[in-house]
Amino acid sequence: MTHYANTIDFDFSRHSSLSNLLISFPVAGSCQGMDALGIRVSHTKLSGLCHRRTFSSPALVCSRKNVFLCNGSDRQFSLHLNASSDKCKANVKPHFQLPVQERQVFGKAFYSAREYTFEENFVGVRSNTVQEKIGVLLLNLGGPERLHDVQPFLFNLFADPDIIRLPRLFRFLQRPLAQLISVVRAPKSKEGYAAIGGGSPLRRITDEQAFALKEALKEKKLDANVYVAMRYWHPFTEEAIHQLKKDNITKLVVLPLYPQFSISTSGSSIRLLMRIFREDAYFERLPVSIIESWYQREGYIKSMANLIENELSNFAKPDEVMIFFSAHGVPVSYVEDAGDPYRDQMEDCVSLIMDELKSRGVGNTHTLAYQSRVGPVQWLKPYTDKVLVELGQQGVKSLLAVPISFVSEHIETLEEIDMEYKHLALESGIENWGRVPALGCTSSFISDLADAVIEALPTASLVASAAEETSRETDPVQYAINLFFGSILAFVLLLSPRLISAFRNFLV
Ligand SMILES: C=CC1=C(C)c2cc3[nH]c(cc4nc(cc5[nH]c(cc1n2)c(C)c5CCC(=O)O)C(CCC(=O)O)=C4C)c(C)c3C=C
Ligand SMILES: [Fe+2]
Repeated sequence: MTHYANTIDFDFSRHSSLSNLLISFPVAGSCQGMDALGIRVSHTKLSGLCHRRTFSSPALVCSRKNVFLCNGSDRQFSLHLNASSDKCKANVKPHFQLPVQERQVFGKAFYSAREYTFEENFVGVRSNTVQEKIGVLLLNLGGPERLHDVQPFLFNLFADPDIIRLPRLFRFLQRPLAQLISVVRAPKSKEGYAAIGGGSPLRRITDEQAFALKEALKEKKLDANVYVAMRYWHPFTEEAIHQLKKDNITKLVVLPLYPQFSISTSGSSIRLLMRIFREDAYFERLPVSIIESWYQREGYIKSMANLIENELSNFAKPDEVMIFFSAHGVPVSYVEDAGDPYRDQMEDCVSLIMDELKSRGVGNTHTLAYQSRVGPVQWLKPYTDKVLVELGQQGVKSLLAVPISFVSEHIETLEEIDMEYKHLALESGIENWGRVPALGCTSSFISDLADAVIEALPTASLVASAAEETSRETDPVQYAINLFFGSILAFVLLLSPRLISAFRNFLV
């Protein structure tokens, strides 16, 4: 028989916003289910008004969670608990307990409890969760759903300081510049979206992935809510955050839907999240686990290899097909100046997939190039369009394009690869063209994402207060140079119509 006793003093007065308090006794250890538990609470002693109102009930016995509800203004009490168990083995511990915010009615179910982390209020006992409510937050870019959305979507994108990285002193120009660039770029982007049916399929596909992930988690015995947070279009990150807060999520796993990390993608979304978290006490207390990249996971690598093998089999001579990985580019300065691990991760990812294919006896040649560059700066090389022309000239006849930086179809697979690059390749002498579909809801892939979530849960910790905004501006000379040239650039771009049209030619 295990016997334990605890006296817990609790001072609620410092948190006047909490109107109700729920206390319960979750049991850790090897006990499964209520009936098997056999815990008896043999004695309780409570002081304070709480006692009189809600703790007088004798129903403190034999339940996995002994629950008390303290209403109204009672904010101080102490609880003495004496419990014994004859069914459970050793480490059965009564953990203290959690409050419920703004809960008026205490129903049969109390699933949406919050983990309480005001540990300073407890004397000698750690707070813990009675029943956790797990949330998974999927991060993605978002895309315009109608042509009408294209310019405001582009504005949101270019207004992101992780997409156009201005020196700090020039941040005030970020939004005017974003306005200018979005208006200038919109006609070309609209053409692309019009060619794929008038909008981006990203939201629909991401919603489907969220649903599939929830189901996969359920199959693995984890009940979780899955939320979608888009960076530049609906449902915006703020909307998702609002919802998960409303749902009283007690532990969160953040999962970007980009296999490889880039400052401009996962980095930008995570930075925005951290900003939101810092400003909200709820998130300061929410344990969070962030999966920054997952391209190296076996399940993902194998799923990609399956897709490639499958597509190769559609060619008349599969052995002779060159596997052409095409990744979304980033400006070179991201990698070389800002330390973006994107290129390294991309190269690593490609070699892991090729190793997997080799282990299956698939020994095709392969290459990696970068697509979708925007604006007048240098992007990661080699460029997809240039390489396609060169391969055609070198006599490559069969080519399988593999989009490698996304897991759903979108404008850059459906329009850029399937239309522009295919046309260019065929024009350049490539005769047989194929393209690997994006992973979408492929079950082995979704199952692996579910595993990634489950593996990440134990490392969830408080992240909001740890995240400090860091300044990019460390070198004063570089800063002065940026300031000087930035001022000139901003001046001429914003004031000269002729230069705007020259700028337009760079962008389109
Ligand atoms: C790993 C993926 C991506 C990286 C890295 C990335 C960087 C990046 N993108 C732009 C500018 C644009 N991106 C646009 C669309 C777009 N970008 C990605 C992914 C990455 N971007 C996706 C999945 C999409 C498609 C969304 C959809 O609507 O389906 C666009 C808009 C389309 C267009 O006009 O071409 C722009 C512009 C920059 C500048 C950048 C790195 C700094
Ligand atoms: Fe992009």
